[in-house]
Amino acid sequence: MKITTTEMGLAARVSNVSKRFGDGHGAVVALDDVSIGIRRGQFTAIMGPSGSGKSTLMHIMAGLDQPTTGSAWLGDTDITTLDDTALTRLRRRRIGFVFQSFNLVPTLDARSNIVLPFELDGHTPTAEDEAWIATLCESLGLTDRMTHRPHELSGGQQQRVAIARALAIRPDLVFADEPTGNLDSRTGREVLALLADACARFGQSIAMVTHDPIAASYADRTLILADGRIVHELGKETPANISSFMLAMETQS
Ligand SMILES: Nc1ncnc2c1ncn2[C@@H]1O[C@H](COP(=O)(O)OP(=O)(O)OP(=O)(O)O)[C@@H](O)[C@H]1O
Repeated sequence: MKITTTEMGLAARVSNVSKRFGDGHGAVVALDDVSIGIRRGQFTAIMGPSGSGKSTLMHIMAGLDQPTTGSAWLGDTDITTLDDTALTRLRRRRIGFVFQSFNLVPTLDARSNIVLPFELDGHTPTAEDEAWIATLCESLGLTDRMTHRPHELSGGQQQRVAIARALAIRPDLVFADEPTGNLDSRTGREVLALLADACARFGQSIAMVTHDPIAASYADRTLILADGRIVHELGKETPANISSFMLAMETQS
């Protein structure tokens, strides 16, 4: 009998995924036979040089793009078999996104931004959802900012609203794409600590794409891509160790 993704303790995984863009001489192999699992309740970083395939991997794991070959699972759902409608529904209900540019709706206040995923999914939050949102906003230090619109919030506060929005639906997995890219280093560290805390306290699974060794040092585990392949995996490491590892890897190539 096959062991399922859930039984493996994974929130998501890809199996033998390859992705080729274009054909013939101009073809680019962005991912080359990648198999990885994102562990449930863990904070996983994905690092690698520019062009190594990080965004492509994230897009495939989030059902935003299809692999050329191979499969991707979110929990026990093989998302490579779903049609566009089912994928849209799956993304709304089971995946949270945190972007470098926050991506909040400028005309909505913080509270309305946070509950937007429920509205897009056609329902209002239940009493249980409301209690969870209140816990989240408390732990993210947003309680007295709920009626502010994005332009009335600092970058760090906007990113905290985006994190609350991503976590509000209790998704199987949160994808964070360079979440500190638009923040100063102190605010960036606060946001990273909040993401790490969401894993440690609430059992949230998070996968974060980053170039920044400081950001990766907050993760429980860092997967390193080069030329479309996973070439290494690091446990929890200091920024200095991650930097030297990346430097050594780039010097060798
Ligand atoms: N839509 C596309 N069409 C053609 N080639 C693409 C497309 N998307 C990505 N690629 C190529 O696939 C490879 C991997 O790209 P990807 O964006 O996944 O890398 P990355 O590691 O996220 O890079 P960066 O850190 O610069 O964002 C690159 O060579 C890129 O040029």
